[in-house]
Amino acid sequence: MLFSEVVAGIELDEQTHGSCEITGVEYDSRRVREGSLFVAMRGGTTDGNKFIRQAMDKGAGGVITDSRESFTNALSRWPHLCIGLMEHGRRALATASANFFGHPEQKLKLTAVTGTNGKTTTTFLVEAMLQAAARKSVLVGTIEVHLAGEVRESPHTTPEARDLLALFTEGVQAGASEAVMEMSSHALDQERVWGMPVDVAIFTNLTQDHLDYHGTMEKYFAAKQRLFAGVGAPPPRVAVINADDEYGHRLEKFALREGAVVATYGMTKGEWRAEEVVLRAGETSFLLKSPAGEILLRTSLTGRVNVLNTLAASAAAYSRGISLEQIAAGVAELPFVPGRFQTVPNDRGVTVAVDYAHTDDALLNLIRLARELAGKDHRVITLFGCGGDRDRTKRPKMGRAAGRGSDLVVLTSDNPRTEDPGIIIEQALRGVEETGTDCIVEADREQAIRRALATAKTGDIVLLAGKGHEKTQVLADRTIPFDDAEVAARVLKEMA
Ligand SMILES: CC(=O)N[C@H]1[C@@H](OP(=O)(O)OP(=O)(O)OC[C@H]2O[C@@H](n3ccc(=O)[nH]c3=O)[C@H](O)[C@@H]2O)O[C@H](CO)[C@@H](O)[C@@H]1O[C@H](C)C(=O)N[C@@H](C)C(=O)N[C@H](CCC(=O)O)C(=O)O
Ligand SMILES: Nc1ncnc2c1ncn2[C@@H]1O[C@H](COP(=O)(O)OP(=O)(O)OP(=O)(O)O)[C@@H](O)[C@H]1O
Ligand SMILES: N[C@H](CCC[C@H](N)C(=O)O)C(=O)O
Ligand SMILES: [Mg+2]
Repeated sequence: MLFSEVVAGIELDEQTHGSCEITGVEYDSRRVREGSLFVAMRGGTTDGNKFIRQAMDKGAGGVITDSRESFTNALSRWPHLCIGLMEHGRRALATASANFFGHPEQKLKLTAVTGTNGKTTTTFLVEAMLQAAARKSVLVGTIEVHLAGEVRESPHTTPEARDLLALFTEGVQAGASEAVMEMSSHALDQERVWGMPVDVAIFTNLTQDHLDYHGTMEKYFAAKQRLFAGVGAPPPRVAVINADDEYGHRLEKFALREGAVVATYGMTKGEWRAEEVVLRAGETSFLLKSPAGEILLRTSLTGRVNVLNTLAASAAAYSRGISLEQIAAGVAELPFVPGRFQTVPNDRGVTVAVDYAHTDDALLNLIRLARELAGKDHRVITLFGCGGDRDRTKRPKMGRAAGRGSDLVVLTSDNPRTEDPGIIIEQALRGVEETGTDCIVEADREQAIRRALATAKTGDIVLLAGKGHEKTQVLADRTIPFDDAEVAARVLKEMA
C-alpha cells in the first residue's frame, strides 16, 4: 500500500511525497520492520520521536511524527523520506491503521463498556448472550482477548488503535460480526479508540480510581463521557446507563442530547430492573423486568454487583437484537469470570474467594456481600493491598473500606511496581486503623495468604482482593509469577 493511501483522511499539517510502499503500521520502534510506517508519538514516560532513527535503521518505509522539530530534522537527514506531521499522533495512528487494515471497524457492530468497575464482567456477559444467539464476536479487555472463540493474552484493557484494529481484522476473518470491548478512561482520554463507531455504549458506574492520571473526579468523568459523544466517530446509537449511579443521571442527559436511544438499569431505578433477587455463593437468580418483558435469570456469578452487570449486559444485548430467552440462556451458560469472586475449593468448609476489587467501592460491595453470606456466626477475613505507581489517594479509602465490614484485615502488597511496599502499606493502614478492626500486616503476599487462611474456621469467608486473574506480581526490579488462586489452593492443600 502507498504512503499516500495509508495517510488518506488524516489532516496532516505537513507532508512530503507519498509514493513509498508501506507494509505495516507501528507505534513502537522496537516492532518496526522493513517497510513499516512508524508513528512517533510523545508520551508520559518517553518520546517516540527519539526512536525515529532506530525505526529508520530497521527499514521503516515512512514516518508520521507529532513534533515539528522531528519532522524538520528527519527530512534534513533522509530527504527522500515519506513523512507527515500531525499534532495528534494517536489520531493519525488510528486512521492510518484503519486504512491499512481495510477498515475492519466498519464490519463489526461494536458494544463498548466504560465505568470504574464491572467492565470486564459485563463484556463477558454480553459475549455469552451473543454466543447464545449464535453470533460470533471479538472480545477485548483486561483479562484476555477472544477471537470468535480463540483465547489470547491481553496486554492492556484497551489496546492502541493499531493493535485493536489488527484484532478486529482477525476477528472478521474468523467470521465475527460483533465486537465487545472495555474502553478504559486512559484509552478514551488518549483517544486510542479514535474513529471506532460504537453501536451500543454501556456505563457501569463511577467511583474513585486513577486520580494519579486524571487528577480530579470531574476529569475522570469527562474521559468516560467521551464514549457517549463518540471519539472521532458518530455518537453511539444506544446508551445503556446505570440509573443508580449519580454520574449516570448526568450521562443520561448527555447521551440524550447526543441523540442516543437511552436504556437505563438499576437495582432501585431504571427500565431494566431485578426483582426477587436470591444471592448465594456461586449462584444468583432474579426476575428481570424490562420494557421487553420479564424473564427469570440464573447465573453462577456471585453478588449484587453482578446483578447490575447482568442488567447492563441484558439491555445492551437486547438492543443488539438478542431475545430475552437468548439472554437467559447466555447468562446461564457463562460458568465464571476469572478472578471475579472466583472460589478456591477446599475441605475446611471455608469460602475462599479471589476477587479483583481494587477500589474502595469494590471492596465495600465485596465485603458487604461476604457479610451477608457469612451470617452472624462466621467471620469475614479480608486480605488486600494497594498497587504502586497508581492513585495514592485511594489507599486510605481502601483501608477504611476493608476495615469497615471485616472481622479481620490482612494488609499486604499488591503490585508494588517501583514504590516502596512498606510506604504503600502505611498509607492503607491509616484507613484500616480508623475503623478499629484487627489488622495483620504482612508485606509478603504469599505469607499473608498463608496467615489469612490459617486463622479461618469452618463457615468463615476469606477474601483475597485486588489481583483477581493476574498471574504475576510486579516488583521494582522484576516481575514474578504470582496467582492468588494458585497460591491459595497450594496453601490449603498443605494445611489439609
Ligand atoms: C499512562 C498510560 O496510559 N500509558 C500508556 C501510554 O504511554 P505513553 O503515551 O506515556 O507512552 P510512553 O511510554 O511515554 O512512550 C511514548 C511512545 O514511544 C514509543 N516507544 C517507546 C520505547 C521505545 O523503545 N520505542 C518507542 O517507539 C511508545 O510505543 C510510545 O508510542 O502508551 C503506551 C504505549 O501504548 C503504553 O505502554 C502505556 O501503558 C502503561 C504501561 C500503563 O501502565 N498503562 C495503564 C495505566 C493503562 O493504560 N491502563 C488502562 C486500564 C486501566 C483500568 O482498566 O483500570 C488500559 O487501558 O490498559
Ligand atoms: N457493577 C459493579 N459495581 C461495583 N463493583 C463491581 C461491579 N462489578 C464488579 N465489581 C467489582 O470490581 C471488580 C472488578 O470487576 P471487573 O473486572 O468486571 O471491572 P473492570 O471495570 O473491568 O475493572 P478494571 O478497570 O480494573 O479492568 C470485581 O472483582 C468486583 O469486586
Ligand atoms: N487496571 C488497573 C488494575 C489494578 C489492579 C491492581 N492489582 C493494581 O495493580 O493496582 C490498573 O492498572 O490500575
Ligand atoms: Mg477490566
